[in-house]
Amino acid sequence: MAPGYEVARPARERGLDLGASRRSKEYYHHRHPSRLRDLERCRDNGRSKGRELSNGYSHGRSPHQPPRRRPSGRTEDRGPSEVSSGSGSEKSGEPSLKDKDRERRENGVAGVSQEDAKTSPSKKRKHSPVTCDGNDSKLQARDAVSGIREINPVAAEILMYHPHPLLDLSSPSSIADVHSPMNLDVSVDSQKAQGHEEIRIMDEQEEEYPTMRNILKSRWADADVEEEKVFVPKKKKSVSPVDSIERGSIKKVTSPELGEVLVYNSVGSSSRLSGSGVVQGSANRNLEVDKGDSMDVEEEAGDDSPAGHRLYSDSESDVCRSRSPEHTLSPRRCINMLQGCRTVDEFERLNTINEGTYGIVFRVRDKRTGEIVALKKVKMEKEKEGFPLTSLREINILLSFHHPSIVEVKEVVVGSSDKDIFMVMEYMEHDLKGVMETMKQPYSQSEVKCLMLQLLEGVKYLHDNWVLHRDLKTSNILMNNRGELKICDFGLSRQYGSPSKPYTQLVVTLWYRAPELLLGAKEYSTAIDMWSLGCIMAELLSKGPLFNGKSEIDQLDKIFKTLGTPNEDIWPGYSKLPGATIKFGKQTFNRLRHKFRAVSFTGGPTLSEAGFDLLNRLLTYDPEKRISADDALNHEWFRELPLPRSKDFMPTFPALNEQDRRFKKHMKSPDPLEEQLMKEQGSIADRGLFD
Ligand SMILES: Nc1ncnc2c1ncn2[C@@H]1O[C@H](COP(=O)(O)OP(=O)(O)OP(=O)(O)O)[C@@H](O)[C@H]1O
Repeated sequence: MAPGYEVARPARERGLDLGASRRSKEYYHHRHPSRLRDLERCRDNGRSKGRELSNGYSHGRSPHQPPRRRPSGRTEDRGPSEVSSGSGSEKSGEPSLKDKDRERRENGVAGVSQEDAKTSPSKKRKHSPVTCDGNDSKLQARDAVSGIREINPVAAEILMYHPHPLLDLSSPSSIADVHSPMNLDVSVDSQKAQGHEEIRIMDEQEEEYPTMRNILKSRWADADVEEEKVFVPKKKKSVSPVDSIERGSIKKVTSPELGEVLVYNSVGSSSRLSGSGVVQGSANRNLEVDKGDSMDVEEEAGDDSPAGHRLYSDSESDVCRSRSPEHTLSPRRCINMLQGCRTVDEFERLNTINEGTYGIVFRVRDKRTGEIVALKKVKMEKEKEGFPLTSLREINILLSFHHPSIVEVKEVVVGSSDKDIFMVMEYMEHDLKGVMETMKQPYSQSEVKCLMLQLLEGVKYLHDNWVLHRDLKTSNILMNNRGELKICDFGLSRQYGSPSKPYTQLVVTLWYRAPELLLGAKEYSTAIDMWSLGCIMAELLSKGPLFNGKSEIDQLDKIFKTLGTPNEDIWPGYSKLPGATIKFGKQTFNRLRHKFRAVSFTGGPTLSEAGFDLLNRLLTYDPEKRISADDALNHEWFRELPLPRSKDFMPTFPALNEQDRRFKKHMKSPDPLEEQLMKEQGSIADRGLFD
């Protein structure tokens, strides 16, 4: 955490985070009593035996451990040092002392002192358990013909602030009267709200979830049953913003959760508001929205919003690290959503950049301002039933986020037909995948540090705001020639929260997919993004993918061959995962150090002890023990020599995105999901200006 962060961060949010973690743990206790017991046992073992199996990686604290800033981190959950192995054989019989010594030597991790081995009595989960709300809590809209029908809340969110023909919700020519985070009076024009009814949302397996309520629950919900009764409605009325709109009435919302939802819909992000102090800090202030007016939340933020004055400050320091309170605080951004969308005709097409599964990206010039921007057209080919949910999510999340390591969506524009929706994004010259294909030498350690810091900052920001990216990979990391890195492609991302329905496992491109996903875990957490970051860090250092499996089994095989076969000792709960029944060859040792030597005479990638420690922590099998973004940012590696390179001195490359990169042969991860989607959508040749 950056110095001063605690001070700048709204007290309410801080309290919430703590509460959320506590509740997370309670929830976890409730749902997984045995697993938690196992975990405690494992930790005890680690302490008593003085070592722990890996790549439940060896977690000696010593020189590489971030300083303990609070008595909670995952780091303290770890047992004392040791290195990989994680051999299945170790479960049945302890390896010999010779083996242990060899392991230590091979992994370059020394044992830890007794003092290091001590763990704090108070432990906090680092990665919230993830599931989505299985309650029947979809938002509803009243269909003129068939009566009430369900509408996805994600759609509701975006719809409410994008008054263009397709998403015609019309501007809420209304007044949202914010009295307090606990009480919101909202009045909305009911007739205009009927635009909702025309929207149909493509749903997917996991998507019958109330996004907002997930957040609400995870942030606000208490174990208190009474509160549940009051605030989590069985009959969807009173809490749904859509419902509120339908009635066209002033609705008094008594829940902080609902307050958050309503404001969320107005300006874009609940997390933004909840963290910004806009709502909580502006009790009894009116948030007036007149037709045609910009809904400028900044003005409403008032003095008591610590983030309020820094909405657009991206000031860069000389050093690569860009941490500052305004970046870690919840994001806030003013977007004039009530003036209608511009059309794509206001942009001059320069070239097609690339085509992904969900969109095709163009480099364009804004005719009005002359600015070069990227235009991502949402693919609608297969979306006969409505606007694709992946795109709604992406637009929604990106519009509400503002962070130097997250690509900025400036606005949404429409094409000639109702169906065509484009995201206008800041333009970046390359993506990391393309850059690495161009480079002759891999990045140096100091350059990797610069990139990893930026990446970790972005991921920390996402996780702090309850978003999982779920598809971190080199092609989703954009770069420019100012040394800046930005995460893009939020098509698979989602908000996470508290109990109960499992998420889809088909997330994250194969090479970057965490072992728990590959093994079929139905619940997962922010730790899946951290695994991807481990794979990316290794790739940055070696200029090649770390685990380039051809299928899920092959991917697991490659991981196990390098990090050792996991077992119940190093990863409690492993044996219960569906994929654990598959027989893999036994690999006793963690061989990662063979790929990243402390000193290399053959030109292979080198990595210091501290760097290797961080890499192992990112690639720890047990998601519970895997390092969090916050702790990774404080890792010793970033403080030791060579220091992270300044962004200004990062290497530059010819702008790859000035070319059409669609048909370039890339090393491509053979992700079954991706391939299947590509096949379904077919290849797209140029058809029109922005087709
Ligand atoms: N803002 C931007 N500036 C420049 N190039 C971009 C930008 N956004 C995306 N791109 C390029 O377009 C490619 C595809 O974009 P993106 O990943 O957002 O699409 P997608 O359809 O969601 O992809 P995927 O198939 O990975 O899910 C990126 O790899 C990058 O090369």
